[in-house]
Amino acid sequence: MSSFYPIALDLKGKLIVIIGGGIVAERKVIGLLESADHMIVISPKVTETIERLAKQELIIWKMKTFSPGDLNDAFLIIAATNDKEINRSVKESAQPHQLLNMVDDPSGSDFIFQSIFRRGKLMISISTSGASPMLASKIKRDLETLYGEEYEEYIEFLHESRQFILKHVTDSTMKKQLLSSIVKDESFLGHPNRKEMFLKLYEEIRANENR
Ligand SMILES: C[C@@]1(CC(=O)O)C2=NC(=C\c3[nH]c(c(CCC(=O)O)c3CC(=O)O)Cc3[nH]c(c(CC(=O)O)c3CCC(=O)O)/C=C3\N/C(=C\2)[C@@H](CCC(=O)O)[C@]3(C)CC(=O)O)/[C@H]1CCC(=O)O
Ligand SMILES: NC(=O)c1ccc[n+]([C@@H]2O[C@H](COP(=O)([O-])OP(=O)(O)OC[C@H]3O[C@@H](n4cnc5c(N)ncnc54)[C@H](O)[C@@H]3O)[C@@H](O)[C@H]2O)c1
Repeated sequence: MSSFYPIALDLKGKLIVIIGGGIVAERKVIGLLESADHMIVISPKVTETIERLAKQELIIWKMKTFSPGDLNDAFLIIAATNDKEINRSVKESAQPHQLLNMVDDPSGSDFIFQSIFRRGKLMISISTSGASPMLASKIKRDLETLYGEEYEEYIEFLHESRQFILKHVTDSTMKKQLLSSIVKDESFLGHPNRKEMFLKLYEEIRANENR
């Protein structure tokens, strides 16, 4: 059993403070850039990539060593230095409501990072609860072949069709039947005329209902 539970955070407009600017901090920053728009890196030295992202104003880099005031207003904090004592003092300076990740102490953290596989809106997070980050990374690569690029547009189609169903279908049995058909019937996955196929199915089911 693991006490870690995966959730999807909305990071829009929320401040993330990363203490340390090495390889591990860089990996966290790059992963977070997909979703976060307000990141500050606190570190006397940073990798070339972090420096470039700061120049591009995608993140802010403060060239300094850690002090407790750096955590003010942070929603999420990552202690990513190579110094256990400093990472520990970051934890001690954090407020109880701030979410903390320590890159060298999963069990002392509020949350741990997951390996994230994305195909547009489809997002699969993989965790080994800290047991083997490399296995998490391998499973992510395995998923790339299982869920190919076609899923990116397919999920857009599913999204649009679901919106249509929720707007136009009030009968709950018909709603369920339609929602499940577009997912279960694999011919929708790569079909160029799937929108027309869907509308035809909708008309058929509606005609049967009215009979
Ligand atoms: C998923 C990913 C996300 C990310 O980092 O963004 C991630 N680690 C990744 C890669 C990776 N990490 C490490 C290696 C070297 C090989 C190896 O040691 O296996 C590689 C491989 C590589 O570099 O490819 C070493 C390592 N990792 C941790 C420790 C400390 C410890 O365990 O105590 C040490 C030893 C440090 C040392 O030697 O001292 C700890 C954690 N790493 C986690 C996440 C969390 C648990 C995830 C899980 O298992 O579920 C957790 C607990 C905490 C956290 O960081 O939140 C990302 C894959 C990105 C992707 O491909 O998608
Ligand atoms: N969680 C993971 O995925 C993972 C993976 C590998 C290693 N680790 C752990 O992460 C640690 C960091 O690894 P790394 O490869 O990024 O190290 P690194 O040496 O590349 O980077 C350390 C960074 O911390 C900064 N730093 C040092 N003291 C500081 C201070 N007082 N205030 C602010 N910044 C300070 C340095 O300037 C540097 O930028 C390792 O020691 C290891 O324990 C974690």
